[in-house]
Amino acid sequence: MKISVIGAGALGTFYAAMLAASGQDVTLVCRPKYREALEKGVQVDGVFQATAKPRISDRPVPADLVFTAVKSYDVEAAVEGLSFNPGTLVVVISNGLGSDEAAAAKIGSCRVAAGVSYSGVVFLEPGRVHVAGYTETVLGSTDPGARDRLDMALIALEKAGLKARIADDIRAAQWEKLFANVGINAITAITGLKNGMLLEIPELKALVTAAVSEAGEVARAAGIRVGVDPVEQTYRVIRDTAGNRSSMLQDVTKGKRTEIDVLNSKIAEIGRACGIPTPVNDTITALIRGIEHRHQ
Ligand SMILES: NC(=O)C1=CN([C@@H]2O[C@H](COP(=O)(O)OP(=O)(O)OC[C@H]3O[C@@H](n4cnc5c(N)ncnc54)[C@H](OP(=O)(O)O)[C@@H]3O)[C@@H](O)[C@H]2O)C=CC1
Ligand SMILES: CC(C)(CO)C(=O)C(=O)O
Repeated sequence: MKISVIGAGALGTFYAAMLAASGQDVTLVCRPKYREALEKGVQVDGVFQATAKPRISDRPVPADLVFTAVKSYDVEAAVEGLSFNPGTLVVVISNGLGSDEAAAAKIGSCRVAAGVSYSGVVFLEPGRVHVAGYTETVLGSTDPGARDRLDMALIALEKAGLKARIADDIRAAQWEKLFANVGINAITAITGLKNGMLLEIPELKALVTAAVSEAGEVARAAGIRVGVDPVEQTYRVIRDTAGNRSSMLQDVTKGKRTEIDVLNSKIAEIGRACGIPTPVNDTITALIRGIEHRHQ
């Protein structure tokens, strides 16, 4: 089976290295600027250690199983120009809501699954990443056609030594991770603090709790049946990733665009549609917009 991983940033390098190190046929699709460095091989350290030499390409390649590991705002462009076998499955691994739907609108929902990654991976340099934590990858699709092929992705990840499971309700699974991202990402990006400090400073703990409680109310109003308490789930992820610099903190540090649109801003947007006020998420969104503006 041919596997391609699109995006040689933190998460893509991690998955490609693990899959390739387990002997699977993997192509890592990168930006042209990274190609030369990646051709020397990729390396993972931290809670996993792996070195591997996946094939490297600076354009999409035909594959049976594709993982996209790009920011939510890059997903549509990443799936454009993919060529498919009849059975190709594209697993969109992104935080937040809407990325797999954006991909499905471009290439058809029967080809698309979503991946929810409980990991904390830091990009060190092209081809080298540090894994601060990994719990599992949750896979799922709303389209029965794609659901039939999820086993292919599950088996590939398990062969790579990565815990994974298929969720019956992928939307609920995405919301369960979203709660943690709504509580952690923007507030660490604004304060510059590692995740764990959010439980150490009482005022920040209260802010996290307020933002996530709003998200919980919005989920209820939107008819999402989550299997966790939103606030407890967020505290658990904070404890599990205490030493992490969140992906949004990494983005603002590099002056990059953030994923606020699919996180706190998305909660506010769905809240408006359901008639649930979200003043805390509105304020957090405004502050991140200001930080993004600073870098423009
Ligand atoms: N890092 C983490 O620990 C976790 C991340 N996630 C989620 O996973 C997704 C990816 O995150 P992360 O790996 O951190 O992001 P990064 O920014 O580190 O990596 C994304 C990479 O993809 C590249 N890219 C974008 N479009 C294409 C394309 N069409 N072809 C080839 N390369 C492309 C980017 O290049 P360029 O920078 O030049 O645009 C960048 O190198 C995000 O949605 C994130 O929220 C989820 C859980 C944990
Ligand atoms: C779980 C968490 C918050 C880990 O830092 C993450 O997903 C991120 O940083 O985007």
